[in-house]
Amino acid sequence: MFTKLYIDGKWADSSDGRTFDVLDPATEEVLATVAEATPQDGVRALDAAVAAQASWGKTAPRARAEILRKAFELVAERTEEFAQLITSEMGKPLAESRAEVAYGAEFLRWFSEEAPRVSGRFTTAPDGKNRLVTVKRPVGPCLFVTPWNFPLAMATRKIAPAIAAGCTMVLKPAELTPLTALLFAEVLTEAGLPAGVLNVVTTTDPGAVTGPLLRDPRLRKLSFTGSTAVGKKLIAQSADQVLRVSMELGGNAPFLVFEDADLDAAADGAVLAKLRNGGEACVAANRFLVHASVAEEFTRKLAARMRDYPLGPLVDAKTRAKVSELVEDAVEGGARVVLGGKALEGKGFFYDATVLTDIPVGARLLSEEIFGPVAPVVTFESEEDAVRLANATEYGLVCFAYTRDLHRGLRLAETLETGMLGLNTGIVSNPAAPFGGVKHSGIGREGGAEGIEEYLETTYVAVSDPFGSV
Ligand SMILES: NC(=O)c1ccc[n+]([C@@H]2O[C@H](COP(=O)([O-])OP(=O)(O)OC[C@H]3O[C@@H](n4cnc5c(N)ncnc54)[C@H](O)[C@@H]3O)[C@@H](O)[C@H]2O)c1
Ligand SMILES: O=CCCC(=O)O
Repeated sequence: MFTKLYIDGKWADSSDGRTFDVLDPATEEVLATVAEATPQDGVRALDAAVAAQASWGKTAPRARAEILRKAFELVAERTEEFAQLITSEMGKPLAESRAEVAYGAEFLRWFSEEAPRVSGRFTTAPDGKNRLVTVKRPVGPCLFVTPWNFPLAMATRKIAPAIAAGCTMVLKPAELTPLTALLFAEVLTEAGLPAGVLNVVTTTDPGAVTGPLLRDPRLRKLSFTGSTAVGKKLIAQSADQVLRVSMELGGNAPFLVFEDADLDAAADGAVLAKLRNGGEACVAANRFLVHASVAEEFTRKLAARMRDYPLGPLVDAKTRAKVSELVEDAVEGGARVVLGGKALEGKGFFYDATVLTDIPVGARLLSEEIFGPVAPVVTFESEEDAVRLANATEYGLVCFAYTRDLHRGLRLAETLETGMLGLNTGIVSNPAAPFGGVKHSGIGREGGAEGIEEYLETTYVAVSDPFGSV
């Protein structure tokens, strides 16, 4: 296991020798002891990124593409090693960890193909005189802060486009899951990434380490994935240096089932949207809004599928306590427990797959991100009712809808306040597509053709009319 800081291509203890423990959520035992970065270590990491930026930004796009392609191949070869580490760090079942490795690696392949395709524009001004030239160049040194729930994919979703664009970076992974990020740093080194391009600092005091970096005029970009509450703090801190920010924040996904839906397909999609990563996903279905006429049959199908789903533990005691609190609040207000409804006894932060109906108006789990295997079912009477309920939170990351009516699907794409819409599917995540939200779910997009733009600046050059007098 890699447990030291990774700065300027070298593994190092923290400058004051302090460390912190990483727990296995299935056993609650210590998995590893990792270096605890000091604020000075964070600055050293930025120093290394700044020193490498000029040369790295000038490397040939093809050279950057080949490093990404090699990293893709190395991650794929080491799938089992990464999967075991992800499961040990945050608890998702091994099969889901293997799926995350494939998903995370795909960002490396996708942006290896995007790197040589960064292009500007050469046009003639509308009056036929000046030539208008736009060129793209790397935004500069970046700071990445990532969450624990997809410890590889949330890192590669930032690192890959940044490398493709020619940026250097400092990565601060979640304190719950630092090991996956450190292993990935080793793989990138093996793939040929030069020293200083990627630097990784691990800490249980993120604010102390990132604060000085956000105030440093040499930093040009912050890309954050995590809760909306922390995202808001970081946006405010980014104002000081007018940083480019990308924010992938919290969600509260509605899952709509209309009266004409294929209920078996909807129940299959619902289980995927609810229980992928045990519900610890920003795109997890948080509210099931079902047409009254099919609610009973859909709920029965959903509960039958959730009952047998292989769940891992939640990531820590705090996350499980929050899930318990939200379920108890709903039940105390009158919600009916169709399935589950409690934490499991014994070692590990396990919580039962849970389905609730008769949700009281104002129940906290309808407005707060559950981040666990709990499915509240609410009924609606009309499409307008469904859209109103779906839009009734400050979030707007993803929405899912099952209907066989094409026009209704197209109407939903224009009336739902969301960055992403899954139509008759329970998963939208794809490195070839722009992932991101609106409202309090974020700013910017990761993946797709849009993802690399987050790491590019545009320079516009006005050239006088070549046929005019100079
Ligand atoms: N939109 C997305 O793509 C996406 C993806 C994954 C997770 N998330 C969201 O992330 C949340 C769960 O992840 P989490 O618990 O790790 O979120 P979190 O916001 O608690 O932590 C995310 C990261 O921010 C760091 N952090 C916390 N406080 C900080 C501070 N004051 N200054 C600097 N860094 C700080 C943490 O150490 C961690 O690395 C959920 O809300 C989920 O919806 C969103
Ligand atoms: O929860 C985080 C995002 C997961 C995904 O990209 O599908």
